[in-house]
Amino acid sequence: MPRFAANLSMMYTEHDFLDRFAAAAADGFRAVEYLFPYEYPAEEIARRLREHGLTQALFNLPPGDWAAGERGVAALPGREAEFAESVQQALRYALATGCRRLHVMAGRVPEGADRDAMRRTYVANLRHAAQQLAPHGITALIEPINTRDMPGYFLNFQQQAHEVVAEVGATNLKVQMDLYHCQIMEGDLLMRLQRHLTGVGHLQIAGVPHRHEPDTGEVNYRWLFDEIDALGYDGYIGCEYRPRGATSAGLGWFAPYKDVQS
Ligand SMILES: O=C(O)C(=O)[C@H](O)CO
Ligand SMILES: [Mg+2]
Repeated sequence: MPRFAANLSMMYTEHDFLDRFAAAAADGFRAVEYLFPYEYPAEEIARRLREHGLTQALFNLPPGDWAAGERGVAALPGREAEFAESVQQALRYALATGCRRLHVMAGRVPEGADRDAMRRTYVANLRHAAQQLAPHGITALIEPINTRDMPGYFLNFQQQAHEVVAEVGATNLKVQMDLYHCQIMEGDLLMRLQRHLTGVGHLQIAGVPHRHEPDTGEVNYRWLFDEIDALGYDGYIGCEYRPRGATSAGLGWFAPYKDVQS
């Protein structure tokens, strides 16, 4: 049975961030994920997790200057020291919250940039991150993102991500397969799941193309969840979607799974 993580950056935004933990737990979620915890003390987040019996499934490393449009620095030559510091900051939060997965964002390709140099930087930085996280049993993840939502993002395709993982050669580096992005860029979701699932450390979902509830749009997730189960996936599925209205009112799709979350 799929285990879902409510994405608190997109869901429950009708509540203040720290109150979203209680709201997700009240709706039956047993795990949460979000983009960034860094505005809040790690101990306060840990307290909310404990209080509501939630597992922290995933969050992201600091992404550079998000407000200025940056989307990670792992593939940006010249930003290695900042990247190394971001690994340490994320590690502190991961240890405090018991989180075992960290998403490492690559960054956008600057105008006229040398993609080969970016890839070399990306591989070296990912190797560094994996080495730092390994003693703590934490897995680093990289996620192909669609070019419509995030123009210029360095990593866009599943095969490309698995090739990077192979080149880095660390057992605690895997792919975060967001089926929303994958459907937009490549489609053929089941075949791609079959081909790549052993190298996937986290799944995410959203209706396509509007990124609303998974029971809206062109992907038949109900059917796909059974197939994912049959493939033996036992990780989390992050619900990274923007509810059409109130978050709880849009959880009809979750009802068949709610009582078997762990
Ligand atoms: O956008 C997504 O799909 C993500 O998972 C990110 O972590 C950040 O943009
Ligand atoms: Mg995602």
